[in-house]
Amino acid sequence: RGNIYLSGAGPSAWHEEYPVAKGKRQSPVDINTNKTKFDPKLAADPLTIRFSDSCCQSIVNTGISFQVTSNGAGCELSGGPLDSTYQFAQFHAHWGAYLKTTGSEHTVDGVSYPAELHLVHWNTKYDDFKDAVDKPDGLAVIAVFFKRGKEHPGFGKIQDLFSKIPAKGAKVNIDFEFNPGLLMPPDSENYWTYLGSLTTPPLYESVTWIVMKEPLEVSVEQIAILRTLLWETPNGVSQMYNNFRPPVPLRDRVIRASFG
Ligand SMILES: NS(=O)(=O)c1ccco1
Ligand SMILES: [Zn+2]
Repeated sequence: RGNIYLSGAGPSAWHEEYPVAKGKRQSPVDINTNKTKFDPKLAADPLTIRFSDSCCQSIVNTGISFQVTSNGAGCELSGGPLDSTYQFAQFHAHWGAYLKTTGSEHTVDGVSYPAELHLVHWNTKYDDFKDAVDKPDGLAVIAVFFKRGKEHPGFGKIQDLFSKIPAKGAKVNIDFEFNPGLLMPPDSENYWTYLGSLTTPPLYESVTWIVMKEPLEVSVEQIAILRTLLWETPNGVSQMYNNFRPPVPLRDRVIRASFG
């Protein structure tokens, strides 16, 4: 089977194999800032994001993105909307096409960013990621929008590895220290949070989303370098881009804001 974005009608056809695609708590969504609700409880118990220099082991081409994997040592998330401690598992991203303004999965007042980073964590009340991945409180994902601006040398160190993972399944060790905290925006106090899902099949409704309000600046060249990763398409191997699911209906949910 080719890749999930280009085979058949793409995301709009996922419901045929994964009926939950039309579920009540799917992701991503548009964040209508006129309808978000400030929740003082979120600031009362601040989100605690802990990353370490030794938590990233390897990088793999998953066929739909790059993925930096972690054994989670010293990298944990708690507080804010979370009632438990979540352990870091991996980060990856979603992005658009050359000269396009789309690329992110979440949008803000209908506006897309060129790319969106996801830092995936699993609830340590479960045995491991696989046990947590399909539970309603199983995962917590921090989403960071990428915005074109000044170069981000830290992310550049990860992008330097892309040439070593040219095809689906290719994996290399990361033999330098990389602290994922480098990828958090300068201000990570202000975020939106809501209950949603994985944005790729199997689309499990298991994610507490924490979407940072402030984007992270990377250079226009770094956005282009994302597309140097390769994936399989119905017409053969080509550059990887438009690996994002567009927003789906919010249904009966309110997006809470940690800020007034
Ligand atoms: N894109 S995402 O962060 O919702 C995800 C994590 C695992 C599978 O899909
Ligand atoms: Zn993702």
